[in-house]
Amino acid sequence: MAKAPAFWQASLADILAHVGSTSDGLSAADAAIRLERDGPNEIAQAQRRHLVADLLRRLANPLVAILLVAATIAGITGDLASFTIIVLVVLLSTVLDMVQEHRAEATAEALKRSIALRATVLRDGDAVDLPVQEIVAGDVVRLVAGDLVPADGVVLAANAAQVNEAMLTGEPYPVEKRADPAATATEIAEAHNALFHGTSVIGGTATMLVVETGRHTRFGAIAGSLASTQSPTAFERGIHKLGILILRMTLFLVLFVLLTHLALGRPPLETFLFAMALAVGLTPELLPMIMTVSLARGAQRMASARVVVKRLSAIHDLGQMDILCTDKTGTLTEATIALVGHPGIDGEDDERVAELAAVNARFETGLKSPLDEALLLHMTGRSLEGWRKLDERPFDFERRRVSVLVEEDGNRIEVVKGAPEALLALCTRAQDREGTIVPLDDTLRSRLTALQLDRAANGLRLLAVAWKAAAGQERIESDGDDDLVFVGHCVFVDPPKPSATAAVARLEAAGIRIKVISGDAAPVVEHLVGALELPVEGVLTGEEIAELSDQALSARCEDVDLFARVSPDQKTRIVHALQGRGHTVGFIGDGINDAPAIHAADVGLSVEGATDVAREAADMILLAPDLGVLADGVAEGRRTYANIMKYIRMGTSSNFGNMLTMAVASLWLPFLPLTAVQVLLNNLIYDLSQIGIPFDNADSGDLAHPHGWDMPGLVRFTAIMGPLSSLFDIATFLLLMQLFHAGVAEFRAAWFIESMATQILVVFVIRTARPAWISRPHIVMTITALTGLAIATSLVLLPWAGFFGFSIPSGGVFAVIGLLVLGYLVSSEMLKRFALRSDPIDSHPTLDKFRV
Ligand SMILES: Nc1ncnc2c1ncn2[C@@H]1O[C@H](COP(=O)(O)OP(=O)(O)OP(=O)(O)O)[C@@H](O)[C@H]1O
Ligand SMILES: [Mg+2]
Repeated sequence: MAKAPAFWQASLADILAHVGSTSDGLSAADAAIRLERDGPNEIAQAQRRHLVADLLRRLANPLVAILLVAATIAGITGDLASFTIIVLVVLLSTVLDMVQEHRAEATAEALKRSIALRATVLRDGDAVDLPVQEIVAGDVVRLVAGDLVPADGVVLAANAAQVNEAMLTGEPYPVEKRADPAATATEIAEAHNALFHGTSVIGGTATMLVVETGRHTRFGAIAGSLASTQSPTAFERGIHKLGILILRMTLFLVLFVLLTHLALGRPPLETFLFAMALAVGLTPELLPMIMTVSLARGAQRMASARVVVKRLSAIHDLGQMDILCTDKTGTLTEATIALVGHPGIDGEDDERVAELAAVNARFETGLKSPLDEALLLHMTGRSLEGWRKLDERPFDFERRRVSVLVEEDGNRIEVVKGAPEALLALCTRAQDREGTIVPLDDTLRSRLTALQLDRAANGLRLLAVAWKAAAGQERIESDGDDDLVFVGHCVFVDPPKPSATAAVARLEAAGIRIKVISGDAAPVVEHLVGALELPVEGVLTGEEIAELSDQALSARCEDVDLFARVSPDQKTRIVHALQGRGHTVGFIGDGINDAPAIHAADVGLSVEGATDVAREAADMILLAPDLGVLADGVAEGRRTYANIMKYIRMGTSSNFGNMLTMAVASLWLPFLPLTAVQVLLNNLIYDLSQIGIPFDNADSGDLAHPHGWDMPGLVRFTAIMGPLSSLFDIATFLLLMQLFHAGVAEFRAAWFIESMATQILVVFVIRTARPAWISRPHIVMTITALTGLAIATSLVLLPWAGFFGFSIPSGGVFAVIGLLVLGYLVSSEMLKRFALRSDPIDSHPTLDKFRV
């Protein structure tokens, strides 16, 4: 079957006719009609489920299915009370789960929308800034370096447009885009006139005509499969393993109970229902909800600390992060760059140097750097009218320079500005103040190098300016960067950001090592960290890194905290090297050059004003370019972890212990310790009492260190706390049978209350490694737990007790249960120091201020 020709194969006239537009774009009115017709330009989010679909999906869960089967059997055999209660339990817990999760997801979505991408679109002939969702077929969009391509379309005009298409083609090197039709190109990779949604402009500029939007784009077609391949975090993998472990134990226990009871000749139906109820009781069915709600709440709190979370699970990684790599400009400096000098070759300021640099900055159409803006600001009021541009070679982070071919009074030259040491090496001659060209001999060269070192050592940033005669030339020759004439330096200040010192100190106190990774020269970076008094050691330059194998880099990167003059792919190499050593690495940056490293890091961070590419690659966006904000975020990440662990610890110790003893006790007792319905009620009320956990406070000890999934710790906890809870269950059991000679209904009522009270109240003990009475629980958690207990008590105490198969226990029984519960809580409090890892709790008093 012949494929339909791809859109980029047609002539421009045909494409324009096809989309019904012109190269001046659409009118706002026309665009509105098209938006209505085609829908917003977004890849429909797979995870946004319809409420009913969601409900059905949850009901299809095997656990719920078991319950529904059990209910049906109960119904058929005429046990109406069981039927009603089981159905109610299913509905209640499903709805509870669903509402909580939906609310959490909606919050997270709303936060994400606040950092949505925008694009420059021609409407009614004017360039306007619009959210990318409003782009329609026929729109004309202007793109510059650092932008993401917002839809599929063709190039109308381009200037040295370099596009990274790795997302679609896997090709890591950028491709150049031009306007002429690619009539024979059948593959995306050959379509040199086409731009695709999800790719990024990393150099030059382009104007595109939009042909396809939203799900009709190439990216839209594969986005579903991309989303699902996101690899789980270490924490999520740990949870998954735990889930499987619990599942196996549950299966084993259920089979054990079923077989032994049947062998003992117990009634099969009752036994089956009881075993099913135990299975439900053993499953930590609230875990997904607790995780989502904890993360969403974490995201919400981080948003109020001015950090927007794009990928929720990155919160785990943030709590676990032990190394933070940061770029220099904007995070450690104010990024208010000003030109403070423009010395010629004699070391005195020379206007010609500033003018040539500004000409270069003025005509450069690629990525405008703050250095360019400072140069143009310096020239305000002075005209560059006489200059005409013919061609340019835009900035890239490997060459670290910009060339423009310009003409003034019929005199054509190529003006180059860029990183000083590299540019000086390309110069063979120099030009003095009078315009005379002199040889660049060793004395002059060493004088210029000395000037570079001197300024850099004072923390000043430098660019060198040079030119080359280009009479009769129309284009810049791509390999013509030699034999340049040196004219001078431009000197800039970018003041250190004083708040960075405190922020770095806070991060270091929280167990996070800071590493500075910059494209700037080593002396500049060293001066800056000196001025900020940052606790960093060692320097490695890009040149040195290029010589190192991955293995050698891995050995060096541990002790070195400063990396200077590194290229974008070296930034990524450093991140990988650190990850290879078992670190959880964060990377914060704002430029195109940072995007690959942001993507590679465990926690990719960017700032609000960063280029689209960097923001897209990031997991979190700081609304203020300030590391202090991040320190708050780290605390949130760790709190989220701490609260999820509370739920897991509760489940693996008390809840599990209760169900286990019940299974075992059922073999000795002449009757079931609880009916199936009572087990389910017990489980439902326990679940209810837990929904406040995501709100809980975390101790400063929980926030002081990075921590990840700790399976041995969990096993140790369970090995200590599980038997303890069983011990008290057995005591209850013995006392009820031997001392009180309790009847069936009274026994069940007493056991129910004892098991509920121990399960629910122990949260106040194990929520903290400190003495329970010192660490204050959050009010929401306190209320949900106590409400759960109150409901449980009301079931056995109030007149409807009989309906649930209970009879009201005697005062003596109540008193004994009270004592047992108290004894259990006190011994848990005493034993927990062995069960919970004893972190140095008060060694970081500064962290206390993160508590809420
Ligand atoms: N517009 C420009 N024109 C010429 N040279 C430039 C320009 N922008 C940057 N350079 C050169 O490229 C080098 C690397 O760029 P830049 O400093 O932006 O990298 P970076 O890794 O983002 O650094 P930082 O850590 O400061 O954010 C600069 O030090 C400078 O020498
Ligand atoms: Mg930068």
